[in-house]
Amino acid sequence: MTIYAGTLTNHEQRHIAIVMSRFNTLITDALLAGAKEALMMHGVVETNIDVYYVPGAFEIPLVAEKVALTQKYDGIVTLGAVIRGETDHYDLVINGSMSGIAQVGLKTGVPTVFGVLTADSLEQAQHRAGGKAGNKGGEVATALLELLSVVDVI
Ligand SMILES: Nc1c(NC[C@H](O)[C@H](O)[C@H](O)CO)[nH]c(=O)[nH]c1=O
Ligand SMILES: CC(=O)[C@@H](O)COP(=O)(O)O
Repeated sequence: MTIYAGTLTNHEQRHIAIVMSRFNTLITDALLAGAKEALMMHGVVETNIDVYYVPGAFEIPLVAEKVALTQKYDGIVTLGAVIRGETDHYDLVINGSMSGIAQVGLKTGVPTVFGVLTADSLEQAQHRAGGKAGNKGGEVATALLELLSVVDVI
């Protein structure tokens, strides 16, 4: 039996795109900082990280797909923050965003990770954007690097 596991080494040559939404920008800016910090901690060079801003999480898939099709990037980190309101708008935004982001990776073959927070309150989102529950931006960026090193050997 051979086991293929992702590693967090040898990522110095990677080109990474981050597609992030500005909606709830206090939160998404913190996710971005966490993602960049994690990428650079594992060797990715800052000048090889490009950030594409979109208005809201619903727009992430369209831009992520276009970015993937440029074939300039090894992988894509998506970042956003959807916070529950009074209506079912929350579910519609998150469902569209999540399924669209999943399709980008599957359709283009460019590894794409899902870093869109879903929270019941601003406070819950803050906890996950550099607060007591960590920084999900950093976590998904790290997951991308691990994923890339598995994809490399297939
Ligand atoms: N309510 C949130 C949104 N809504 C905006 C949509 O994502 C979209 O930009 C609009 O419907 C135009 O197509 N976006 C978030 O990222 N977070 C939210 O909490
Ligand atoms: C994503 C949302 O739920 C939100 O911003 C919309 O709020 P509401 O449902 O109160 O209109």
